Amino acid sequence: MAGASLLPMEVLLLKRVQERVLDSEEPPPQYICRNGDTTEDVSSPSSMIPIIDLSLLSSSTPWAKEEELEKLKSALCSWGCFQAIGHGISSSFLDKIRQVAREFFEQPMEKKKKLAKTVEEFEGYGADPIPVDPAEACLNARFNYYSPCQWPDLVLGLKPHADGSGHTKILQDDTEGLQVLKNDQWVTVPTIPHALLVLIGDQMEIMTNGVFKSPVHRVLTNSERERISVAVFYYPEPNKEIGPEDGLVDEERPKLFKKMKDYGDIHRKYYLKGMRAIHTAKERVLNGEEPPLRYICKGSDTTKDFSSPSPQIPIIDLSLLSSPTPWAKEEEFEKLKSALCSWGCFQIKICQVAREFFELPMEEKKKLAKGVGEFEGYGDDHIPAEDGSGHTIILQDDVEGLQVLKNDQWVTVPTIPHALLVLIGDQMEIMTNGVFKSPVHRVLTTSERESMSVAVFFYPEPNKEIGPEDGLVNEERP
Ligand SMILES: O=C(O)CCC(=O)C(=O)O
Ligand SMILES: [Fe+2]
Repeated sequence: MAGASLLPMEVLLLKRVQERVLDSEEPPPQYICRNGDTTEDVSSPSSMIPIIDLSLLSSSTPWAKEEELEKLKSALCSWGCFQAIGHGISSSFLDKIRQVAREFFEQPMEKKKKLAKTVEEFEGYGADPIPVDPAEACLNARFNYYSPCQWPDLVLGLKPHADGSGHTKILQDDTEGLQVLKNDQWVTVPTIPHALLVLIGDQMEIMTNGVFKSPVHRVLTNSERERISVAVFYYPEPNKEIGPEDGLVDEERPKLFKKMKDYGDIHRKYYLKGMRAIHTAKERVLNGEEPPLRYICKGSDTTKDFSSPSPQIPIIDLSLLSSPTPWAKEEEFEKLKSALCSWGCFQIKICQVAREFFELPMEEKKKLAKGVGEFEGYGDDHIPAEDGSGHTIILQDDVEGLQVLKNDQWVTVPTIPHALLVLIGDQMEIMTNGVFKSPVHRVLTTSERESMSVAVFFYPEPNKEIGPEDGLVNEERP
């Protein structure tokens, strides 16, 4: 399986994203990182980013002040962010900042490139720190420009990350795109004119012993409009040790984080690798690291608990297909046809192998390892076969995990001992003119057990032209 070739960052950055979009270029593979995850349809108030009126916090009416403080506390503990209104910064000043940002990005590319940063730093221009008071803290302002993008389902404006700051304030323009991950669901931050989004950063999560959350967030691209935002990051003094405040550690809430220095630098290193850094501050790191963010791709989609009459992956008894009893044979053929047309997959019962391979010492397996540009796994050598008809056969072990998407719902493929799962592939869907479906499928992880599977892919001859079979094209099915 040939993987997409990944251009080194140095080469990629010779041309900035804005230039590539202006030249209508397709995105390089590095930029394709969205995976069909869904966005919460914000309808109930509980799924809306909290809005806090900061002017009420100094209100002379005690109950109004109290109420807003409660809202603020709950926002920081459950969301780790809120939209601040009544903040006292004039609308005309905020408009001016946006105007200046727009004017900067509208300049000719050559002029901007003079301020460009290198790969080791980040993809952008300028970004010189503004010392507030050297003994105290540092403010960093970042002006983000997101070009319109023809592939919003594939390309992200900014990949998922949590900020390494103490806290961050974000001024959006009127194009939505920023999303916050809450309960495994991406929630869009609505654009409220002149509101500022306040986000807790990792350092605040550490200092509050996890009471305030540092939320993972990302930015979507928009196919029609550009988007500009200004993010101001507040960093505590770099050399100062940070750690949970004493008053926030007790028996009920034991110390989650240790004391550490220079968290901003550590965060930056992990951020560049697409990983969160907060685990490095954890008091007890159990089994090493948190997963890199590129592995965090499951939204909060649910697997339906089909307890009552439930759609189940069809099981086909292959022996019946050659049964001497005509009606039994007929019936099984009907089941097979309906399985392929509606599910694009079915299970058959047969045999078991494979565990032995994964139990080999890592050194042995590494000899068969594929490079990152291919895919993450071992082997995958091609076996020429007579009948390459565009399907896949999968042998599972006894740990469930494989799921098939049917009617927008993930259905778990049950582990039937010695059964094989047959999946229609895209090429078969093409050859049958869409009569058989090539189902979308995925594999969940489990927290306690490892699992193994063997997949055998049948590909048609690569040079052979494929297309719908004549007999499957007619007036009803163009
Ligand atoms: O563009 C935005 O709205 C968010 C920017 C952001 O998260 C960041 O710069 O860290
Ligand atoms: Fe951010």
